[in-house]
Amino acid sequence: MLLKFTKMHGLGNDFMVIDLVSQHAQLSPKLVRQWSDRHFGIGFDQLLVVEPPTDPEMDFRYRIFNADGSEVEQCGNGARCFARFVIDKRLTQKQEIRVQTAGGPIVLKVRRDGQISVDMGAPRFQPADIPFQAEAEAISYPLEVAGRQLEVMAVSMGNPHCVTLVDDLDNGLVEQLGPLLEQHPRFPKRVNAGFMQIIDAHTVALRVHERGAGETLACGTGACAAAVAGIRLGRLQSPVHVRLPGGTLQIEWAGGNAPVFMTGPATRVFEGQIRV
Ligand SMILES: N[C@H](CCC[C@H](N)C(=O)O)C(=O)O
Repeated sequence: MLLKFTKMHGLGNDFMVIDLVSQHAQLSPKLVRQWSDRHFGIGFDQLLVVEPPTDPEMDFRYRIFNADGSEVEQCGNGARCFARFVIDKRLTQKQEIRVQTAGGPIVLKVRRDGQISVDMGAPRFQPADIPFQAEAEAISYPLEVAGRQLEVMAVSMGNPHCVTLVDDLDNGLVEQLGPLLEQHPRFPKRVNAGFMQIIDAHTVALRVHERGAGETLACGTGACAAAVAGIRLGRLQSPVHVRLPGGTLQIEWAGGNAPVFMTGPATRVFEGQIRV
Protein backbone atom coordinates (compact mmCIF):
# COMPACT_ATOMS: atom_id res chain seq x y z
CA MET A 1 0.00 0.00 0.00
CA LEU A 2 1.21 3.56 -0.77
CA LEU A 3 1.01 6.06 2.11
CA LYS A 4 0.76 9.73 1.10
CA PHE A 5 2.72 12.27 3.17
CA THR A 6 3.70 15.95 3.05
CA LYS A 7 7.21 17.18 3.88
CA MET A 8 7.03 20.46 5.84
CA HIS A 9 9.11 22.62 8.15
CA GLY A 10 8.76 25.34 10.76
CA LEU A 11 11.90 27.51 10.53
CA GLY A 12 13.93 24.52 9.37
CA ASN A 13 12.64 22.09 12.03
CA ASP A 14 11.43 19.54 9.51
CA PHE A 15 8.58 17.08 9.49
CA MET A 16 6.90 14.25 7.66
CA VAL A 17 3.16 14.83 8.06
CA ILE A 18 0.65 12.03 7.48
CA ASP A 19 -3.14 12.10 7.44
CA LEU A 20 -4.48 9.05 9.28
CA VAL A 21 -8.01 10.41 9.05
CA SER A 22 -8.43 9.28 5.43
CA GLN A 23 -5.53 6.77 5.39
CA HIS A 24 -4.45 3.89 7.63
CA ALA A 25 -0.94 2.85 8.69
CA GLN A 26 0.42 0.82 11.59
CA LEU A 27 3.25 2.93 13.09
CA SER A 28 6.12 1.52 15.15
CA PRO A 29 9.29 3.10 16.60
CA LYS A 30 11.30 0.98 14.15
CA LEU A 31 9.34 2.28 11.14
CA VAL A 32 9.64 5.90 12.35
CA ARG A 33 13.41 5.47 12.69
CA GLN A 34 13.59 4.05 9.14
CA TRP A 35 11.61 6.96 7.74
CA SER A 36 13.52 9.62 9.68
CA ASP A 37 16.92 8.50 8.35
CA ARG A 38 18.28 11.27 6.09
CA HIS A 39 20.14 8.77 3.87
CA PHE A 40 18.06 5.60 3.80
CA GLY A 41 14.65 7.16 4.45
CA ILE A 42 12.67 10.37 3.97
CA GLY A 43 14.58 12.33 6.65
CA PHE A 44 12.96 14.49 9.34
CA ASP A 45 13.27 15.71 12.93
CA GLN A 46 9.73 14.62 13.80
CA LEU A 47 6.82 12.66 12.29
CA LEU A 48 3.45 14.41 12.77
CA VAL A 49 0.26 12.35 12.63
CA VAL A 50 -3.24 13.77 12.03
CA GLU A 51 -5.98 11.59 13.52
CA PRO A 52 -9.65 11.96 14.41
CA PRO A 53 -10.08 13.22 18.00
CA THR A 54 -11.07 10.90 20.85
CA ASP A 55 -12.27 14.02 22.75
CA PRO A 56 -15.53 15.31 21.19
CA GLU A 57 -14.56 18.90 22.12
CA MET A 58 -11.56 18.71 19.77
CA ASP A 59 -11.30 18.92 15.97
CA PHE A 60 -8.29 16.61 15.61
CA ARG A 61 -5.83 14.48 17.56
CA TYR A 62 -2.15 15.35 16.95
CA ARG A 63 0.53 12.74 17.63
CA ILE A 64 4.26 13.44 17.47
CA PHE A 65 7.19 11.04 17.07
CA ASN A 66 10.86 12.08 17.33
CA ALA A 67 13.40 10.86 14.78
CA ASP A 68 14.52 8.21 17.32
CA GLY A 69 11.00 6.73 17.27
CA SER A 70 9.93 8.03 20.70
CA GLU A 71 6.36 9.34 20.90
CA VAL A 72 6.21 12.68 22.73
CA GLU A 73 3.70 15.09 24.18
CA GLN A 74 4.07 18.29 22.17
CA CYS A 75 5.76 19.97 19.20
CA GLY A 76 5.34 23.70 18.66
CA ASN A 77 6.77 24.13 15.16
CA GLY A 78 4.83 21.01 14.23
CA ALA A 79 1.59 22.56 15.51
CA ARG A 80 1.88 25.40 13.00
CA CYS A 81 2.56 22.92 10.18
CA PHE A 82 -0.39 20.83 11.43
CA ALA A 83 -2.71 23.85 10.92
CA ARG A 84 -1.35 24.54 7.41
CA PHE A 85 -1.70 20.81 6.55
CA VAL A 86 -5.31 20.28 7.68
CA ILE A 87 -6.44 23.48 5.93
CA ASP A 88 -4.56 22.76 2.67
CA LYS A 89 -5.87 19.16 2.66
CA ARG A 90 -9.39 20.49 3.28
CA LEU A 91 -9.73 18.36 6.40
CA THR A 92 -11.35 21.40 8.01
CA GLN A 93 -12.88 24.74 6.98
CA LYS A 94 -12.18 26.27 10.39
CA GLN A 95 -9.64 29.04 10.87
CA GLU A 96 -9.44 28.29 14.61
CA ILE A 97 -8.65 24.61 15.19
CA ARG A 98 -8.81 22.83 18.54
CA VAL A 99 -6.26 20.01 18.75
CA GLN A 100 -5.89 17.19 21.26
CA THR A 101 -2.30 16.26 22.15
CA ALA A 102 -0.69 14.05 24.77
CA GLY A 103 0.61 17.27 26.33
CA GLY A 104 -2.83 18.89 26.60
CA PRO A 105 -5.17 20.82 24.26
CA ILE A 106 -3.80 23.53 21.97
CA VAL A 107 -5.60 26.00 19.68
CA LEU A 108 -4.25 26.88 16.24
CA LYS A 109 -5.20 30.12 14.47
CA VAL A 110 -4.30 31.05 10.89
CA ARG A 111 -3.61 34.80 10.64
CA ARG A 112 -4.36 36.94 7.61
CA ASP A 113 -0.61 37.32 6.99
CA GLY A 114 -0.32 33.52 6.67
CA GLN A 115 1.54 33.07 9.95
CA ILE A 116 0.07 30.67 12.47
CA SER A 117 -0.58 31.58 16.10
CA VAL A 118 -0.80 28.76 18.64
CA ASP A 119 -2.23 28.83 22.17
CA MET A 120 0.25 26.35 23.64
CA GLY A 121 -1.50 26.13 27.00
CA ALA A 122 0.01 27.16 30.33
CA PRO A 123 3.61 26.26 31.26
CA ARG A 124 4.16 24.01 34.27
CA PHE A 125 6.99 24.33 36.78
CA GLN A 126 6.33 21.70 39.47
CA PRO A 127 9.26 19.23 39.28
CA ALA A 128 6.82 16.30 39.11
CA ASP A 129 5.12 17.90 36.06
CA ILE A 130 8.37 18.26 34.10
CA PRO A 131 9.43 15.55 35.27
CA PHE A 132 12.61 16.66 37.08
CA GLN A 133 14.09 15.33 40.31
CA ALA A 134 14.26 18.24 42.81
CA GLU A 135 13.43 18.73 46.50
CA ALA A 136 11.02 21.59 45.75
CA GLU A 137 9.99 23.94 42.92
CA ALA A 138 12.43 26.82 42.32
CA ILE A 139 13.03 29.49 39.67
CA SER A 140 16.36 27.79 38.87
CA TYR A 141 18.31 24.73 40.04
CA PRO A 142 22.02 23.91 40.37
CA LEU A 143 22.85 20.95 38.13
CA GLU A 144 26.23 19.29 37.68
CA VAL A 145 26.98 18.21 34.11
CA ALA A 146 30.36 16.84 33.01
CA GLY A 147 32.02 18.32 36.10
CA ARG A 148 30.48 21.77 35.40
CA GLN A 149 28.09 23.47 37.84
CA LEU A 150 25.19 24.83 35.76
CA GLU A 151 22.14 26.84 36.87
CA VAL A 152 19.11 25.59 34.88
CA MET A 153 15.42 26.47 34.68
CA ALA A 154 13.00 23.54 34.29
CA VAL A 155 9.74 24.10 32.38
CA SER A 156 7.09 21.82 30.89
CA MET A 157 5.22 22.90 27.77
CA GLY A 158 3.62 19.48 27.82
CA ASN A 159 7.11 18.20 27.03
CA PRO A 160 10.18 18.66 29.28
CA HIS A 161 12.65 21.54 28.85
CA CYS A 162 15.71 22.70 30.71
CA VAL A 163 16.99 26.18 29.87
CA THR A 164 20.50 27.43 30.60
CA LEU A 165 21.69 31.05 30.20
CA VAL A 166 24.94 31.47 28.24
CA ASP A 167 26.97 34.55 27.24
CA ASP A 168 27.95 33.11 23.86
CA LEU A 169 26.05 30.49 21.85
CA ASP A 170 29.10 29.61 19.76
CA ASN A 171 31.56 28.62 22.47
CA GLY A 172 31.03 24.86 22.01
CA LEU A 173 28.86 24.40 25.13
CA VAL A 174 25.76 23.41 23.12
CA GLU A 175 27.62 20.62 21.34
CA GLN A 176 29.37 19.48 24.52
CA LEU A 177 26.55 19.73 27.08
CA GLY A 178 23.41 19.28 24.92
CA PRO A 179 23.65 15.46 24.64
CA LEU A 180 24.65 15.13 28.32
CA LEU A 181 21.73 17.27 29.52
CA GLU A 182 19.31 15.34 27.26
CA GLN A 183 20.22 12.13 29.10
CA HIS A 184 20.74 13.63 32.57
CA PRO A 185 19.48 11.19 35.27
CA ARG A 186 17.52 13.95 37.05
CA PHE A 187 15.25 14.10 33.97
CA PRO A 188 13.70 10.61 34.09
CA LYS A 189 11.96 11.10 30.71
CA ARG A 190 15.06 12.82 29.22
CA VAL A 191 14.79 16.53 28.34
CA ASN A 192 15.08 19.12 25.57
CA ALA A 193 18.12 21.28 26.42
CA GLY A 194 17.85 24.97 25.53
CA PHE A 195 20.79 27.39 25.60
CA MET A 196 19.65 31.02 25.73
CA GLN A 197 21.66 34.24 25.19
CA ILE A 198 19.73 37.34 26.32
CA ILE A 199 20.07 40.23 23.83
CA ASP A 200 17.62 42.63 25.50
CA ALA A 201 14.37 42.46 27.53
CA HIS A 202 12.39 41.49 24.40
CA THR A 203 14.98 39.52 22.43
CA VAL A 204 16.95 36.31 22.94
CA ALA A 205 19.06 33.99 20.80
CA LEU A 206 18.41 30.29 21.40
CA ARG A 207 19.82 26.93 20.37
CA VAL A 208 18.11 23.69 21.40
CA HIS A 209 19.52 20.19 21.60
CA GLU A 210 16.21 18.33 21.29
CA ARG A 211 15.29 15.10 23.08
CA GLY A 212 15.20 12.32 20.50
CA ALA A 213 16.36 14.42 17.55
CA GLY A 214 19.61 16.23 18.41
CA GLU A 215 20.13 19.93 17.74
CA THR A 216 17.43 21.28 15.41
CA LEU A 217 17.29 24.56 13.47
CA ALA A 218 14.32 25.60 15.59
CA CYS A 219 12.25 24.30 18.52
CA GLY A 220 8.83 25.85 19.13
CA THR A 221 8.22 24.47 22.63
CA GLY A 222 11.87 25.29 23.38
CA ALA A 223 11.26 28.91 22.38
CA CYS A 224 8.20 29.00 24.65
CA ALA A 225 10.14 27.44 27.56
CA ALA A 226 13.07 29.85 27.14
CA ALA A 227 10.86 32.95 26.99
CA VAL A 228 8.84 31.82 30.02
CA ALA A 229 12.01 31.00 31.99
CA GLY A 230 13.47 34.44 31.19
CA ILE A 231 10.26 36.24 32.18
CA ARG A 232 10.12 34.28 35.46
CA LEU A 233 13.75 35.24 36.13
CA GLY A 234 12.76 38.90 35.67
CA ARG A 235 15.19 39.21 32.73
CA LEU A 236 12.62 39.27 29.90
CA GLN A 237 9.29 40.95 29.16
CA SER A 238 6.50 39.71 26.87
CA PRO A 239 6.49 39.67 23.87
CA VAL A 240 9.82 37.90 23.42
CA HIS A 241 11.40 37.55 19.98
CA VAL A 242 13.29 34.26 20.00
CA ARG A 243 16.05 34.13 17.37
CA LEU A 244 16.74 30.48 16.47
CA PRO A 245 19.27 29.32 13.84
CA GLY A 246 16.36 28.74 11.41
CA GLY A 247 14.53 32.02 12.08
CA THR A 248 12.56 34.00 14.68
CA LEU A 249 9.43 33.12 16.68
CA GLN A 250 7.30 35.54 18.68
CA ILE A 251 6.32 34.32 22.15
CA GLU A 252 3.78 36.02 24.44
CA TRP A 253 3.02 35.13 28.05
CA ALA A 254 1.20 37.16 30.73
CA GLY A 255 2.70 35.08 33.59
CA GLY A 256 1.20 32.74 36.17
CA ASN A 257 -1.28 30.24 34.73
CA ALA A 258 -1.79 32.23 31.55
CA PRO A 259 -1.31 30.35 28.28
CA VAL A 260 1.78 30.86 26.14
CA PHE A 261 1.15 32.12 22.58
CA MET A 262 3.64 31.30 19.82
CA THR A 263 3.48 32.90 16.36
CA GLY A 264 5.51 31.92 13.32
CA PRO A 265 5.50 30.43 9.80
CA ALA A 266 4.72 26.97 8.45
CA THR A 267 6.12 25.83 5.10
CA ARG A 268 5.17 22.98 2.79
CA VAL A 269 8.13 21.58 0.81
CA PHE A 270 6.82 18.61 -1.22
CA GLU A 271 4.19 15.89 -1.46
CA GLY A 272 5.36 12.28 -1.42
CA GLN A 273 4.25 8.72 -1.00
CA ILE A 274 5.97 5.72 0.51
CA ARG A 275 5.22 2.00 0.33
CA VAL A 276 4.14 0.53 3.68
N1 LIG B 1 12.01 16.83 20.73
C1 LIG B 1 10.77 17.24 21.43
C2 LIG B 1 9.55 17.16 20.48
C3 LIG B 1 9.63 18.16 19.32
C4 LIG B 1 9.62 19.59 19.82
C5 LIG B 1 10.07 20.65 18.82
N2 LIG B 1 10.42 20.23 17.50
C6 LIG B 1 9.09 21.84 18.80
O1 LIG B 1 8.97 22.52 17.77
O2 LIG B 1 8.48 22.09 19.88
C7 LIG B 1 10.57 16.32 22.66
O3 LIG B 1 11.11 15.22 22.67
O4 LIG B 1 9.85 16.75 23.58
